[in-house]
Amino acid sequence: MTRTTRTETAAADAPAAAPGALGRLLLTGDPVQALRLRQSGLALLLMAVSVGLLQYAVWVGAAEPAPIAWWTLYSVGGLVAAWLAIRSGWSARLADPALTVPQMVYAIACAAVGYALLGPLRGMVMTVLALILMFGMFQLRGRTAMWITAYALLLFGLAMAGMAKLRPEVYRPAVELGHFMMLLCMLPAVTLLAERMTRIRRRLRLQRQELAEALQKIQALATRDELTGLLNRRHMQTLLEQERQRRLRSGQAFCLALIDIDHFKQINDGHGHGAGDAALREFASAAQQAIRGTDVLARWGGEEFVLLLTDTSMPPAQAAVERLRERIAALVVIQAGRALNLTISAGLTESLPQENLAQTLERADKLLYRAKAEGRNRVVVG
Ligand SMILES: Nc1nc2c(ncn2[C@@H]2O[C@H](COP(=O)(O)OP(=O)(O)OP(=O)(O)O)[C@@H](O)[C@H]2O)c(=O)[nH]1
Repeated sequence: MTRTTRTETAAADAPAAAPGALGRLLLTGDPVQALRLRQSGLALLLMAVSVGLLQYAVWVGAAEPAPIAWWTLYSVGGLVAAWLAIRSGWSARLADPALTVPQMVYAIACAAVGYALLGPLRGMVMTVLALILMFGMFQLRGRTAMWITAYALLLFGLAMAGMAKLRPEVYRPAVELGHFMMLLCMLPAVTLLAERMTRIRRRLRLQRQELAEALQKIQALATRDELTGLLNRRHMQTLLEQERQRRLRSGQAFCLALIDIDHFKQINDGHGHGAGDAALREFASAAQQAIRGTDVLARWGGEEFVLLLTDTSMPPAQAAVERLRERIAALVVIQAGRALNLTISAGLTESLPQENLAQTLERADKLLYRAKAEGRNRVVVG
């Protein structure tokens, strides 16, 4: 299973230039994976700079060449292994696929050893330690940052105490105590900053979510009828026009039914407007269940609805609308303890290739008028 942290998903969403062949080889084509590899590459770069500084220390005689060579081998080797673990996809199964925590833990250990090796030039390591902590700041949650800073304090405390004991002439105890006190003040500040970053990230994520929900709501309002949840007239008109265009190109027939609830005014007058609204909702829900998944039902206005039967021509279309009519006739709406029965009348027609939408709708309307005139609760086809 490939895991992706929320921070990674957000960062990978940002547009990036398309990678070339070398870029794909180093960073893969996957933006989330590329982000992890870029971070790991940055850590490696930082390590390479540290190696340069250590070589300088050897050059000026502040450090012994052999231990520095071993340090270089382990430090660079460890981070290269982390990069390969990410690049090969092996780390994708872990909870921290970017290996942020392992890389930081390893780099802090290397920095502490470097501190012990660098003698009079050990002050350089402090800057590197600050960079390592900044590296994780954007990735780590507040609690993890706290553990990492405690771990850094422990390792550096051990390195300082150990070296003050082993080489007091270079690592003077008073100076080491000063260094340790400096870390003691600096590192908790890092935890606080990481905590703050976590809060900001959480707030941004929440805002993103709210924005997406608001957008969804706006889209629903623009395309749906609020009372019944069916598509609204405007959106249905767009869909009908699309269907007409498709028919022109592919020759696929479609039928259209104009449906009206019978004597709806009596429901309003006899049981109240609320009962009328409830009846409309019940009708919409029952009708949705009665039609095929590919057919589309919309509220056209008041108690009038349009049913689009895609890729359907006449005998099957008539059977489908008849089935809907029977289903509604069998529906019992209970309102304030009273049972209401609904029936519908429908005018059903097939769209002709040469006509526009208004002409098809007009024909369906005339057929509906006939259905009403012939006694309602029926489907008239034409
Ligand atoms: N409750 C409610 N009533 C509505 C809504 N929209 C339209 N109506 C009512 O629907 C009724 C339609 O009445 P008419 O056009 O006379 O039709 P009818 O009573 O269904 O009679 P026929 O269509 O001839 O069978 C009117 O009373 C409108 O006020 C709505 O959203 N909610």
